[in-house]
Amino acid sequence: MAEKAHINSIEECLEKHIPGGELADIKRILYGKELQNLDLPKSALKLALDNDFEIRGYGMPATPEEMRPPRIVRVGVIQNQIVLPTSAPIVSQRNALHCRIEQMVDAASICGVNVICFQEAWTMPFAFCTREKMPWCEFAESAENGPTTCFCQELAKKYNMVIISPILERDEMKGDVLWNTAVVISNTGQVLGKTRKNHIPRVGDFNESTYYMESTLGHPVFNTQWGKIAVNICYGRHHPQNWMMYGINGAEIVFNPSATVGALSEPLWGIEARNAAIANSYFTCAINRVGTEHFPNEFTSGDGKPAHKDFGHFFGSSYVAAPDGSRTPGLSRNRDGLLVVELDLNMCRQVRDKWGFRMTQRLELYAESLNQAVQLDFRPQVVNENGPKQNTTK
Ligand SMILES: NC(=O)NCCC(=O)O
Repeated sequence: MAEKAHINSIEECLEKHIPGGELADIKRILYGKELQNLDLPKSALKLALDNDFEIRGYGMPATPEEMRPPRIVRVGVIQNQIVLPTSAPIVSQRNALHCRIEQMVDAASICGVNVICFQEAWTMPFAFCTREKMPWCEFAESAENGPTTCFCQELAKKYNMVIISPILERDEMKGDVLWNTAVVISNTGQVLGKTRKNHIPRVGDFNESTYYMESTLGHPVFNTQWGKIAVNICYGRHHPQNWMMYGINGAEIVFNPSATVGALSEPLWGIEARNAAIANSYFTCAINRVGTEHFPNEFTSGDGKPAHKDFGHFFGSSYVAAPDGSRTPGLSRNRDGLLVVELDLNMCRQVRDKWGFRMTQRLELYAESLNQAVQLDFRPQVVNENGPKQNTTK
């Protein structure tokens, strides 16, 4: 749906329209405690200006402790538009994206970023709306030694940075099956491992189940030099138990590389990853693609409306949320951007001690209830007015 106003970001609107006296309170209520701006190096700001991307930095400190030193990590998240038209040759499209990301990772490195994550399926247009297999499946590549992984390994070594690279994976060793995968590359340049999308959308133009299957890899957490990290890919953010399992496996930062459009999910965007940070006492990094992508052939959305050639607007708005509920402002809804956030991982345990969510989680209660819910003879536990308790499906 076309927008009436071309809003660049909610924060910009608030700053413009809320009077100074009330703005601080409004921001506190909407965003939690006020975050410090990070002083980013001038050379990084210049790189961003020269190459037309937004760059922002914030600090999320923890309370100093007597027994533990701070565990400071700088995370970077990148949102970007595709570079070439979707009709350009596959290799040219992919190479152009590699070059674009290299510029932005270069800026991230100047800002001292330790762990960086790109958007979902970052090497390609989000072509799953088309339902066409060709040429889009040709973007798929090996997670272990495909051109994108090799490219990221070089960057990781050069910049001493952990890189999370979400790609369309072709598992060449297992029947050429496709997956929606995030490859985790250590700062040594080694592939630390991979994780795959657990929940696949069947909503709107997100026809992804036509292309790949649900992950069978569970909820791996990767132990890096800068903390335990996990990746909950896009639509998985609608499933609280998906977030929860990464927490149970010990994640301290969970990245959520996404590709989603305004008409469908923008009202949910600011809530889900932030709520996950609160509920699981870890940091979350929500990353969304940006821009409008046009495809060569028309497709319909199965809603009786005319055929069209674009997916709608990917609204960017990437942000980071902390376990104490505070969050950064979002990046632009319209522009490429790099968000740099300095976290102190000590905050995870501090919030667990304060709120006790892990202590009060009652996993055994839910394990038992869920075990019942998956039985074939399960009946929902409903109490009716005319009986003490009846198990009924109505
Ligand atoms: N890429 C993807 O899973 N998008 C689904 C739509 C959404 O979750 O907002």
